[in-house]
Amino acid sequence: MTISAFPARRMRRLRAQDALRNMVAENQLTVNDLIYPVFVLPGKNSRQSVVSMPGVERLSIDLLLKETEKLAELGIPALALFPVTPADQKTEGAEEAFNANGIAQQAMRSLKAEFPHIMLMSDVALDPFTSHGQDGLVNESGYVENDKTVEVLVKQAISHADAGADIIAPSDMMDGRIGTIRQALEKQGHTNTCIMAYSAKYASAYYGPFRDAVGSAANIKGGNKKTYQMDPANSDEAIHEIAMDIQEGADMVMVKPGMPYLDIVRRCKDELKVPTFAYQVSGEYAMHQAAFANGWLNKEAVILESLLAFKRAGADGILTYFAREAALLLKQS
Ligand SMILES: NCC(=O)CCC(=O)O
Ligand SMILES: [Mg+2]
Repeated sequence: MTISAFPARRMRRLRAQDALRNMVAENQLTVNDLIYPVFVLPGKNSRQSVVSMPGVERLSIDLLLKETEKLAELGIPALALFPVTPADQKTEGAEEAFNANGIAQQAMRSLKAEFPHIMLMSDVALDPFTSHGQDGLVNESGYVENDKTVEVLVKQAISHADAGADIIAPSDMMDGRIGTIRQALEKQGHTNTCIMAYSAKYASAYYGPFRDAVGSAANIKGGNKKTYQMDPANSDEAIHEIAMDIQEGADMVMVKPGMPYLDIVRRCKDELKVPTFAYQVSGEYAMHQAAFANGWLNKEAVILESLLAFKRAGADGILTYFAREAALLLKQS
């Protein structure tokens, strides 16, 4: 790098006017970068707000279809669907996860029929469907059994692909699930169904509001997910996880949570050079909203800055509960 000295170089020269700043901007956030997570309720004409996620609503499919019309107008390219399963449908074996007429599967069929160009990302994990709130099947001592869980995840993934999912997104962190799911998709003729692996998903305390939103907080009680999700202390391990998922057939990978883990996003991009996504999770959303509500942070500016930070770290796209608002702000700017 050639570095000329002051005053030959005044760093402020390129910052002196808007057009120039825009011209030399190294990164840009656009609506194409945004994936919008949505919570789907059973029934009709049903709308519930999520107390710990101000501005986020759980919607029944009919209302989600209306909402999606607006999202399509804003140019949002993809939705990530999270079903809210009634308590009486949760079981030890999570059978509802692969019910062809489950809430997620129904939502995918309806959305695909009306909005074929909006990509649908489906969450593959068992926690919305288990009576104990863990992402997999547990044995007598409460340990989440890897290989038995993968068998159920495969059924869930195939049911999502059959229902029209464009991107299967396993968020469970079982070992070997990407390869097994990929093989099953190929066998069933879903050769162009993509996999976005939640490869580096940390056992994070930032997921609290999400568990309220899908109603799994009560099920998991005081438990945790540390025997399958990653230790926040680790970074090399994330690269290992991501490399394995790529080798098993992941088309895209994800780091989660987002802002506290941007170092992992950057390492992933630098070292593995694969399509990399990050999830600005519910806790990140909630703390931003709390500060906005108190007037401590400027909402519009901080939303866009927080998302641009992901791009700067190397993310190709971001899952964010701010997607709708960010798309609107980007359209206005
Ligand atoms: N599998 C999806 C999530 O766990 C989301 C977590 C969050 O938004 O906190
Ligand atoms: Mg893994």
